[in-house]
Parts: sequence; structure tokens; C-alpha cells
Amino acid sequence: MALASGVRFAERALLRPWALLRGTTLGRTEPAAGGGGDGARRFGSQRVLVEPDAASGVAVMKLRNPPVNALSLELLTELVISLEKLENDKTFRGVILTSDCPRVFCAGLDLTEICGRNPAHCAEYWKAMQELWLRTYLSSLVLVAAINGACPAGGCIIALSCDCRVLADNPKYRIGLNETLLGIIAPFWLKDTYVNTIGHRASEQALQLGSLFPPAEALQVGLVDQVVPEDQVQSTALSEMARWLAVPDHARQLTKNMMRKATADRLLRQRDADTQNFVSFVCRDSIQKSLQAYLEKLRQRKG
Ligand SMILES: CCCCC/C=C/C(=O)SCCNC(=O)CCNC(=O)[C@H](O)C(C)(C)COP(=O)(O)OP(=O)(O)OC[C@H]1O[C@@H](n2cnc3c(N)ncnc32)[C@H](O)[C@@H]1OP(=O)(O)O
Repeated sequence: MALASGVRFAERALLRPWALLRGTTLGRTEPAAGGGGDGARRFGSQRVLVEPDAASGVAVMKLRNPPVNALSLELLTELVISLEKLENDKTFRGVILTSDCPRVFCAGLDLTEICGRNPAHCAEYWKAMQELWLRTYLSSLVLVAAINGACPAGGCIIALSCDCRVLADNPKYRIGLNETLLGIIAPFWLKDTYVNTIGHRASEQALQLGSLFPPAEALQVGLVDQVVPEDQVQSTALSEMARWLAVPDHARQLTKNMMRKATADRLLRQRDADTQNFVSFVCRDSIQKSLQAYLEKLRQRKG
């Protein structure tokens, strides 16, 4: 089935050589517990577990970078490669994105990747973050986020790049863009993604205040589509997936592209400038001090 030429163009434009990185162990395949045939084989990498179900055309992709699924360079890379692998396999039409770490969906940027690092590393890291967002935001697959834990900042952005979000009803599982509370600023494409999801006024307030919404409020503001008891997150995500897969792929994909292309193109047009902005911002002494203080606070909070 033909994809929109715009989708193809954007996907081709995303291929980057940095994808083959240190520390990744990609492409491993192992039988799922009790599984036999191809449809029951798991594959993935050290930090991304993929459980494909060929019969339904749906794969469950689990982030497993303990303790909090912080988006390290390796995790970003492995997520992009796993997604690309599924997109290139015509068996699959949908992916459920969830966490393998208890109580946390994803803690956002791995702050150790941008604290005390040189500008070259920060640039490489930011390009990887851009790449993951572009890949997920423009994915031809249906992406459903089964949010089974806390979902701040970069975690929220991954969830917002999906087509649909199901959040577990636990007051500790807050979701939102809290960047300002760390003394940093969400780039325009994160802001655009927020605005596209919850509207301008709600974004204006939530971004400035760095709001992290508990489930009921997240539902009310439109950050998530369903809030369900924790033990029903996976089954609800599967039901949502069935609803989205009931639509013919070509019509859904072209519509998704029509809705999202302008937002993605804005970043594609100025990727290098966005990277330079990020690097010069996070490498400032004052920002480094804020990030170090925030990390220290997180570490001291324990016990
Ligand atoms: C300038 C451009 C901006 C770009 C836009 C994106 C920005 C971001 O994503 S910035 C990151 C924002 N993230 C957060 O503010 C979340 C911080 N973390 C938490 O609030 C909590 O850790 C939690 C709610 C996600 C989980 O809580 P809990 O289960 O209680 O786990 P701990 O807080 O004890 O953390 C365990 C361990 O993990 C370290 N850690 C937590 N988050 C991060 C992180 N984002 N990056 C790196 N490391 C993180 C934490 O310090 C603990 O470490 P140890 O003490 O060494 O065990």
C-alpha cells in the first residue's frame, strides 16, 4: 500500500549515521515465554524489549532502562532502531509503547547526558532526541502509549508523539512538561506538540508553570485519552489499538501526515540551528549549575 510521498520523504530524511552507537546490542531475537512460531518471538535490544504478535499485527515495545527509563543516548538509539525495524516489516500496523520499569514510564532526558559533558556530546545527544521525536511523531504505524508510571518532560513528549494515550490511575503517575522547574526551556517543537494536543491557552499555563498533571487532571486537560485502573492499562491500550486499526491504513496514514507534517517540517528545516541553540543553552555555567542542583536534589530525595 502506497504511503504519502511526504511521509516517505520525511522518513528518508530521518536516516542518520549516528544510529550505530556505542553500547547497543541490537537485533537479538529470543523465543517468548511459552512461545513457538515467528509471531511469538521477542526481539529488541538491551534497553528496548519488543514483543511482536504477528497474528494481530501489533507489537508491544517496552522501555527497560532501569531505574527510571531516563532517555540515555543508548536508549534513544535503540528506540529509533526498534521502531524502524517494525515500520519496515509489513506484518506490523501498530505498536503499544510501555515501560518495563515499575512506577515510571520515562523520566525524560537523562540529565547525566547533559551535565558536565562537552558541547560535542550534548549535540550528539540532542540530535538523537530530535530523531526519536521525528520518528515517533511521523510514524506510519499506530502508536498507543500505555503509560504505566510517572511521565515527566521527555517522557511526556514520547507519549504525546503517539496517536493515543492510556494512563494508569495512580496519583503518583503525573504527566506534563516540567522543564521550567529545572530552569530549562522546552524547544519550539516540544511546545508545538503540546499546543497540538491541549491547545494554546492550556499549554501557555502548563509550560510556564511546569505543571505535572495527576491522572484526572491530565484527562480533563486532554493530555491523555483514557485513565483506567493500573491492571487495565494494557488491555485498554489493546482495545484502543483495535479501534485505530479498524481504519484503512492508507487513509489513516495520509490523515496523520496531513495533521502533523507542518509541525515536523518546522524542525526538519532548522535541525542544526535547534541543536546549536540547545548546546549553547545547556552548556552555560548557570544552566549547568541548575541541572547539577536538580540532579543532586533527586539523589538526596532517596531514603
Ligand atoms: C533545554 C531543553 C529541554 C529539553 C526538554 C526535555 C527535558 C527533560 O526531559 S529534563 C528531565 C526532566 N525529568 C524530571 O524532572 C524527572 C526527574 N525524576 C523524577 O521526578 C523521579 O525520578 C521519578 C518520578 C521519575 C521517579 O521517582 P522514583 O521512582 O522515586 O525514583 P528516584 O527519584 O529515586 O530516582 C532513581 C534514580 O534515578 C535518577 N534519575 C531520576 N530521573 C533522572 C533523570 N531524568 N536523569 C538522570 N537520572 C535520573 C535519580 O537521581 C536516582 O538516582 P540515584 O540516586 O543515583 O539512584
